[in-house]
Amino acid sequence: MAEIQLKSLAHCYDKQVEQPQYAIREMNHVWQKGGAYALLGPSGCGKSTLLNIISGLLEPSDGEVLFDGVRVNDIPPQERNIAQVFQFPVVYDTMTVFDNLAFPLRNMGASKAKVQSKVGEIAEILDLTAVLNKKAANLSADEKQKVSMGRGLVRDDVSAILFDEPLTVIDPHLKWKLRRKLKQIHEQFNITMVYVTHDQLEASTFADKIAVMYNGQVVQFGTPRELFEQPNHTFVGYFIGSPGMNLMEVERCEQGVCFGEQSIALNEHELNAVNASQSTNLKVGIRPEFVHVWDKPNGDAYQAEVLFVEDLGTYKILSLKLGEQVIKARLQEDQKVPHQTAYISFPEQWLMLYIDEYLIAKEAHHD
Ligand SMILES: Nc1ncnc2c1ncn2[C@@H]1O[C@H](COP(=O)(O)OP(=O)(O)OP(=O)(O)O)[C@@H](O)[C@H]1O
Repeated sequence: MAEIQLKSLAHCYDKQVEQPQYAIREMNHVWQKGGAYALLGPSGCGKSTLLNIISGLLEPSDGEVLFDGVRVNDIPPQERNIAQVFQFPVVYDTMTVFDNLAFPLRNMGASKAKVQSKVGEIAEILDLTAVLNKKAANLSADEKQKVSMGRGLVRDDVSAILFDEPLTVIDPHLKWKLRRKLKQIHEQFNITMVYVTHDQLEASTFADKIAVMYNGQVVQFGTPRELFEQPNHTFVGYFIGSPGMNLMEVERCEQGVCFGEQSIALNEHELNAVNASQSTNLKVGIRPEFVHVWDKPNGDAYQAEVLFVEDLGTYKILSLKLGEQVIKARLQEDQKVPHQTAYISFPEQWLMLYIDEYLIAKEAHHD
C-alpha cells in the first residue's frame, strides 16, 4: 500500500486553444496509506481524469503525483502497482475465471503453486470459488465485476486500488452486497482504496473519508458526518443530504445580514467576517434536519407559509415560503404537521455563513 500525494496538480486536455479549460484545477491532496476513500462529485467534475492521472493512464499537464514521497509522473502505468476497476468489467471472456484471476500473476512470472494459492484465496473472498472453471463469458454482470476486482487483488505488490463507479452495471439488489464485500476486502488487506462515485450513499457506506469534487477541485475532504454538519462549500451543502441544505442569499444590514424583512442572527466572529469582506456573494445555509418547526408562534420564530408536505414514510419534508425564499424542513414521524402557517427558527449552531461560496468558521482557528 502507498500514500498518494497530489502536488499542485492540474490538468487541461487541450492547452493549445485560446481559452484552455482545466478539467482539474490546481489541487494539493493526500490519500494516506491504507485509507478507504471516496471521490464524490457530479458528472463532469473531473473524477475519472483524476483517477487516470493517478494510475498513469493520463499524464497531468501540471504538477506532480507522488507515491510514498517518490515522483511517479514518468513511471508507466504497469510499473505503478495500481489496480484500476472500471465501470464496465474488464475480463477475458474466452478464459475461465481461474485464468482471468491468474493472468496478472502469470505475467509477473509467479510459480504454479503461488498462482494456485493466491487465486484460491481471492476467489474465496469474492465468492467465486464455485465458478472458477466457468468461462467468463457465461458470468452475470456482478460476477464479472468481481473477477475484475479479483484481478486487482491477486497481486501482493498492489499499492492501491482505484474504483471508477464500479457498481454502475450491477443490479440494485446486488449493489449492497458488493459494497460490503469491498469494505471487507479493505479491512482484510488494508490497501489504499479510492472509490469514485456520484452517489452519496455509496460514498458514505464505503469510505472513512470523502473528497467532494466540484468543478475540477476538491472542495472538502472529510468524514460523512463532517460533510453533513459542516459543509465547507455551498456545493457540499447542496450535494450531500436529501434534500440538500437550504441556501439563502442574504444582504448586509444593520443587524448583520438580512433577507427581505428578516434579519439573521450571526455570532461575533461571523459578523466580523462579513464586515471585513467586500463581497456581495453572501449566503446562509441550514440543513432541513436542523430547522425547528412549530404550528404556533414561538418566541422569535419566523412566520412562514406552508407550501406542501412530502410524506417519505418515516419522515416528512415540509416546503415553506419565508419571504421570497423556499425553505425545506424535515419533520419527524410523530411531529405535528402545521397547516397553512408554520413558525420556524434556525438554531445558531446549525446556521452556516458562506462568503463567496466558502464557509466562515464559527470561531477563529488558532493553529
Ligand atoms: N479525453 C478528453 N478530451 C477532452 N476533454 C475531456 C476528455 N475527457 C474528459 N474531458 C472533459 O474533462 C472534464 C472532466 O471529465 P471527467 O470524465 O474526468 O469527469 P467525471 O467527473 O469523471 O464525469 P463522469 O462521472 O461523467 O465520468 C469534462 O469537462 C470533460 O468533458
